[in-house]
Amino acid sequence: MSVLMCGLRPCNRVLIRSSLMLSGLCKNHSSKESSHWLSPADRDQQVKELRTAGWVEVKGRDAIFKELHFKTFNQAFGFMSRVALQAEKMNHHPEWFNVYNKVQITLTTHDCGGLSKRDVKMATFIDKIAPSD
Ligand SMILES: C[C@H](O)[C@H](O)[C@H]1CNC2=NC(N)=NC(=O)C2=N1
Repeated sequence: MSVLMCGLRPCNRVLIRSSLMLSGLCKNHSSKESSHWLSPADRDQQVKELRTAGWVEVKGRDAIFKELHFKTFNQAFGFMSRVALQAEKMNHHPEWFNVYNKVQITLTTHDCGGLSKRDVKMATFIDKIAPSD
């Protein structure tokens, strides 16, 4: 779905995501998880706060990105293990890339075609356990 939304203005993204929700294409739509959807106003507010915390919006897709640096590979991998356990708990898995002491993370919700409350929750968890240097 993110491919479909590449290059679209935010208002058009909202239209497509709204129809995804209504059509039930967002897999969580019919469960209590359907509240993962972020209203445009909530999204603006959340993204503003995440930007302050060092997250950036990804060009061409509805996702956020952060690069983290650690002192050693061990510390980077320890961090990734903690995020992995949280991801399993939430059934919400980051897209990420690691070389030595560097971890690049992209968060988006494929099931909903873009940013959702789950991404905000995961980003907040990451910021809580990441080094603050
Ligand atoms: C089938 C499975 O529950 C889904 O594909 C889950 C798994 N993990 C996920 N992780 C993320 N980041 N986004 C999703 O939409 C997602 N969906």
